[in-house]
Amino acid sequence: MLSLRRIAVTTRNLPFSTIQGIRSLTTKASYNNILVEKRGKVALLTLNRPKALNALNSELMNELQDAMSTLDTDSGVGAFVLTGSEKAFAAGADIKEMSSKTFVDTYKGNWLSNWGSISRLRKPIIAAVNGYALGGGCEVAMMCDIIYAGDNARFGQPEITIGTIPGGGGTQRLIRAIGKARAMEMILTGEQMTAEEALRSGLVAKVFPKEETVAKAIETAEKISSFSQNHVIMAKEAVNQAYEVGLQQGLLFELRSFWTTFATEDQKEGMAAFIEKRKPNFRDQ
Ligand SMILES: C=C(C)C(=O)SCCNC(=O)CCNC(=O)[C@H](O)C(C)(C)COP(=O)(O)OP(=O)(O)OC[C@H]1O[C@@H](n2cnc3c(N)ncnc32)[C@H](O)[C@@H]1OP(=O)(O)O
Repeated sequence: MLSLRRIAVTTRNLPFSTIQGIRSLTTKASYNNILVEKRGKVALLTLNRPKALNALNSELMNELQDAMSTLDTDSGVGAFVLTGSEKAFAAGADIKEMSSKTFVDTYKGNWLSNWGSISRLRKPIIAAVNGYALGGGCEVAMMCDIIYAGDNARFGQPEITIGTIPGGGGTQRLIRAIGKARAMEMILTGEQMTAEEALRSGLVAKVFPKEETVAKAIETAEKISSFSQNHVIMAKEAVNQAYEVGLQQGLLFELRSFWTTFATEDQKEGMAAFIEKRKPNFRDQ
């Protein structure tokens, strides 16, 4: 369990209004392996185990899930950005922690099954990936809604090279993202993919010089946060239906969600603002 102390936040180079936003987080838990900042309506989560290239041990993943679940229900947060360091987004699950586990340990402990909660966040989450996103690192990035990559990013599922197979969804999500042939090749060989190839194959949305990746992700998260929060969540849910269920079921889900927007004031406001040639004032109603 996490102790109730002050959350680790960075206030360097931030405007006063943002620092006030950050202060609102200071009653939450304190974390050893992640940094949590609130920049306006964007929650920036930084994996921070530099000595182990952000290897995802249990403590880190518990902290991440704790912070995310709190911020997901915070109406002041519109979107997340998840990042690591310039050298590594995350070099996978912690091999030192898992190397001595037995089948019974993993099966009985339902090992890694809790990771999927990242993909069940209601608010959109952008992975800003610089450096290595390997194994569980690649899987966590793929659990996010959008991936932005730095030009030094490397994606891969090297589990086969250390005597196991992907366990955090890599065999399922990589195929959906880039197609069976290349996904199968990467998973069976452990070969890494460059940022450029990841862009060409549709795994990432955009590639930036590595110094700009996080800022660009925050910019996009800010833009998303400026829209009606309810509609952003509905749109995300509908896109995920296409990703996770059959086309007809997904189309029906989308249509029903679309119709539902017409029960909201934000739909009236958004369309009125367009017609009146002014900026909409969304109130999440
Ligand atoms: C979900 C599942 C099952 C998984 O994710 S399984 C794990 C999949 N990931 C991997 O196999 C990648 C393992 N890491 C690597 O291959 C190499 O570290 C890289 C990423 C290529 C980088 O190589 P280098 O730049 O030479 O750095 P390297 O010296 O290896 O790593 C720096 C430190 O991080 C540690 N480290 C790196 N990846 C780690 C990992 N996944 N788990 C634990 N420690 C890790 C590494 O042991 C070293 O620690 P120490 O200095 O105490 O020896």
